[in-house]
Amino acid sequence: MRGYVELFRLGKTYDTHNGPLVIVEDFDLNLAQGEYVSLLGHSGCGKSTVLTMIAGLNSITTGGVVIDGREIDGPGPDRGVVFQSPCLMPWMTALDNVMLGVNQVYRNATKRDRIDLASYYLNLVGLGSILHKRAKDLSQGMQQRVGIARAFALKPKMLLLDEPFGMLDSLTRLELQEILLEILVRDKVTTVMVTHDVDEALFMSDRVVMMTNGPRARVGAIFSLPFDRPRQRADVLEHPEYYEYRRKMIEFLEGQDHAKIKNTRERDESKTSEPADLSLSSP
Ligand SMILES: Nc1ncnc2c1ncn2[C@@H]1O[C@H](COP(=O)(O)OP(=O)(O)OP(=O)(O)O)[C@@H](O)[C@H]1O
Repeated sequence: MRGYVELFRLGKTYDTHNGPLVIVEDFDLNLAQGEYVSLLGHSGCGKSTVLTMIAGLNSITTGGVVIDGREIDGPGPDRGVVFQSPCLMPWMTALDNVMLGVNQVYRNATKRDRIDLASYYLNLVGLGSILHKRAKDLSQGMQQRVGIARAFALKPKMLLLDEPFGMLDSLTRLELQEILLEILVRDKVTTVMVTHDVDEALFMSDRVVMMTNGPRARVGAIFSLPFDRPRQRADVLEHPEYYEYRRKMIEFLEGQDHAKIKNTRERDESKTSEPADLSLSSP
């Protein structure tokens, strides 16, 4: 199946002081237009590495990424990125922070139209009344809302989210998840989100991609979720299959844990046996 977004045999090798280290290898995934896919896996397995390669912010070692028929080569306005922390210009207002990107991408639009576009998305994320407040005076949750508005205002084909709610308190996190889903359904943006949170992945996604532990991480399992859209949190939580999917995902992660412990033990045993072998073979 060809997808609107295709990741084909995507791989990343970092140069380390111990030599090249293959973090991600043969990562294959197709996404339909408007689909929401989460990447779930243990810390350090390579989720952000995959996401930043799609964003064009991290060079691709092998394979490639095709979006809407074109292979990517670096970052572009067709992909909006939201990180855990939005990195706003602290001295600029919420509106001006969003305008920075809008001015770049919509150079030919009138100033009025550009302001309207930025204000529209700031309104959608609930910041209509503080457009002119400086970023440094906003709470972390408000700053993250500005980051989300900034990404949507460029009308990207794809949205790439790297633990976008990771630094927020739980109430703000739940509220922003819902706001984000509402805008995504409205704008039909194809989305990849990195998360550690099984419940967040279940609530937000159409499919959840489980990554194996690195090095040489790849797609380990894919869960296609049966929850309708638009979706309400209560309906998802009450869905008869919710806890079965949740259990299977946790089981997958625990399976990766056991594999890791087994590999580490085998490596340690072979390390401790080395001196004995050497002493046996020494003259
Ligand atoms: N520039 C780099 N050079 C060398 N190794 C790197 C580099 N960037 C990341 N790594 C290593 O690659 C591995 C994967 O990192 P990555 O941040 O993609 O994992 P992750 O699954 O997103 O982790 P987390 O869930 O903790 O954010 C880690 O072991 C990390 O130390």
